[in-house]
Amino acid sequence: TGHHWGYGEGDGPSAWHKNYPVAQGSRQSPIDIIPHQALQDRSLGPIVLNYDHCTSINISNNGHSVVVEFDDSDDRSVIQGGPLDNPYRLKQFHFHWGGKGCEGSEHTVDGYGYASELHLVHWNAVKYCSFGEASTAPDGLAVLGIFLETGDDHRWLHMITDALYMVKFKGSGTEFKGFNPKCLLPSSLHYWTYLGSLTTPPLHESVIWIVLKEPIAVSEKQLGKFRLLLFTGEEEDQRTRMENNFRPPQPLKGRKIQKRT
Ligand SMILES: Cc1cc(=S)c(O)co1
Ligand SMILES: [Zn+2]
Repeated sequence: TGHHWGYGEGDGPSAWHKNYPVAQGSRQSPIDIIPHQALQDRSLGPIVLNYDHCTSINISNNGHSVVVEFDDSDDRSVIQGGPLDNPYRLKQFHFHWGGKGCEGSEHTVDGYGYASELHLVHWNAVKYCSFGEASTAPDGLAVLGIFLETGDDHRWLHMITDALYMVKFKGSGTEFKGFNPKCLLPSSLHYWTYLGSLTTPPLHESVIWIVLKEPIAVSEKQLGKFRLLLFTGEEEDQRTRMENNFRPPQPLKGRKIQKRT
């Protein structure tokens, strides 16, 4: 069932193209964002997040990251505006992070990597009937990327890090209700936007990326709790710490990045 992939020596990002040839496509993510080269587009409005009635359901370890899923049966939590022609429904959010103290984000800025990156994944329910269908369409998904840098404790992130011990192993999950990711946003919604892809297999070129300029601060202690997660399942002998689950920047291949400062 499906092709095994990971972030290790033999199954990591440099090997993904063997089972997922689109890995060498023309709109792959992440990318290195060079702010000076981003184009100011006057027609680009602000992004608007309506998360007030969002319904989180569960938190789980899928062997690649820790994921919080939402009820996406209606338009209760959507992102709109900015480069988006329609409202996109919040489906899930997850993180990518590094090892002790080193890089960990997927997008970089002027070559600079942050400690981690939060991805809020949304899908275009106006044009498509399911997340699955949207995930293969060129305008099917909108992912909001938020950088995490080490600094003070994040006042709300503990709600997630306190639950991580319950999802240590691949395939584990638990109920996770009442969490509103609005508390993870930085103060500014200034962003860069470009057309890209999922950053994990199947690497579909279906994502309108919206990357916020302003990082949020989390403590080393909070980040360290993500590294207690395992890539491996409870039944496996091998216990591999979940860290460095990020894909490096991919070629721009002529794409232009737009900005709204
Ligand atoms: C749908 C999805 C999106 C991203 S960015 C990811 O890492 C995994 O799955
Ligand atoms: Zn991601």
